[in-house]
Amino acid sequence: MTDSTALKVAMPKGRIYKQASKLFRQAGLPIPEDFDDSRKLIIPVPEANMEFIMAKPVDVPTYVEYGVADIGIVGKDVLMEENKDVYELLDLGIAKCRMSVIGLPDWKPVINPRVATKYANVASQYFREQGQQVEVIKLNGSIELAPLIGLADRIVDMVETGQTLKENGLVEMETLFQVTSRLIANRVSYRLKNTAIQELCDRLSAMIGAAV
Ligand SMILES: Nc1ncnc2c1ncn2[C@@H]1O[C@H](COP(=O)(O)OP(=O)(O)OP(=O)(O)O)[C@@H](O)[C@H]1O
Ligand SMILES: O=P(O)(O)OC[C@H]1O[C@H](OP(=O)(O)OP(=O)(O)O)[C@H](O)[C@@H]1O
Repeated sequence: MTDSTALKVAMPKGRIYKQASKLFRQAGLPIPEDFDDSRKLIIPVPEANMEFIMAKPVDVPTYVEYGVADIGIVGKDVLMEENKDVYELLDLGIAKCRMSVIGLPDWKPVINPRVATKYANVASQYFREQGQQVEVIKLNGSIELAPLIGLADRIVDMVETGQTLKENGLVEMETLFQVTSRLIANRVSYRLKNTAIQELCDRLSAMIGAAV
């Protein structure tokens, strides 16, 4: 049974988790390494008076908005796309990448082009602001396939090293924004568990020197 004062933390499974747990350890929070490759979904961390809820990254803001997690860690890309009612507390500076418009090098403008992406809201807003009418096609992964097989003229997706683009003969055309992971909080938890959340923010920002 977890202590009811324990902070419930929605942790993204996958690429962010290792970087996030490393940052927590650097900030002096004793997160056991045994869980790094675990399939357990609820991980008590009594040493830090926390409980980790291991979530699919895109679902983290939902758990936090509904208050089943007090705080969470999520990429800015997901925050922009999901637009949930949560507080964004801190830029953790991890999982750095960027959101870009990508296409084939011989891309030519067409009327009402098709744009494939996981980030339908972000892409729609971007092209609307650019005054360009596009048809957005929502995909869930391997987005780079879309221009290669003629599903879309361009894509909006994440670029980190550029390796995926290079290996598939694609080029980055415009960058929408830089992405890092953020610490977010439920609005009620932020008031009720303010001391614990603030202490965590202070410890983390001392490590990253980047309080927002
Ligand atoms: N190539 C990348 N390099 C660094 N960070 C990335 C990269 N791609 C995505 N990210 C960041 O990591 C977050 C999580 O990505 P990850 O691939 O683990 O989740 P996902 O795309 O939802 O995968 P899955 O569908 O397997 O759950 C993204 O929301 C983004 O902030
Ligand atoms: O610039 P790079 O270092 O090559 O990284 C970029 C790739 O990483 C992400 O894909 P991910 O591995 O999450 O796969 P998926 O989106 O196809 O599931 C992103 O969607 C790009 O495809």
